Amino acid sequence: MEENFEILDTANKESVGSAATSLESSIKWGDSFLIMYSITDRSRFESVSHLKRIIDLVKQTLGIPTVIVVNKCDMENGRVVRTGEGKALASDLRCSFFELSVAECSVAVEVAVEKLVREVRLEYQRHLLAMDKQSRMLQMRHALSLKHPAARF
Ligand SMILES: Nc1nc2c(ncn2[C@@H]2O[C@H](COP(=O)(O)OP(=O)(O)OP(=O)(O)O)[C@@H](O)[C@H]2O)c(=O)[nH]1
Repeated sequence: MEENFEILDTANKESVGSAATSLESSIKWGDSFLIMYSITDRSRFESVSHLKRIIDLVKQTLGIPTVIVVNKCDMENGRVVRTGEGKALASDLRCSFFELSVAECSVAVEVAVEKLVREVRLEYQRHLLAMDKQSRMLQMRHALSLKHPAARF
């Protein structure tokens, strides 16, 4: 089966005011999310929960594949967000968590993206199973209603 992935970078789209509409339409478009902040930027870290809440609201589910990627771990001197804080947040939000340096390790970036892709595949399989179950139930109901026309199901 062929799979195509498109990536939309929502950089600089804020979640307030008129930019929020644009952010929401980007979220509607996505099937999975990679939320990124840097160890040197506390305000971005603090905006992650809000962003995840918007994603959950727009997508109307808590099960949307999302990974949190924390960048610039090579800049230990400028660190203002501890690894433990990021991990705790990711665990609260039920997201996978990766701390890495885009500048120093492209393999780590691949690992994070592969994890997201695996989660999307799993979610898609769950969706197919649920659809299959629903269609078998409908067929069963239909067969029963033919057998017992007076019965209500
Ligand atoms: N030391 C270090 N610098 C990085 C790393 N990743 C990005 N940078 C630097 O951070 C700056 C911003 O990088 P960009 O790739 O433009 O980031 P962006 O996605 O535009 O970031 P936002 O403006 O927050 O959306 C650039 O000067 C990069 O060279 C990293 O892992 N380590």
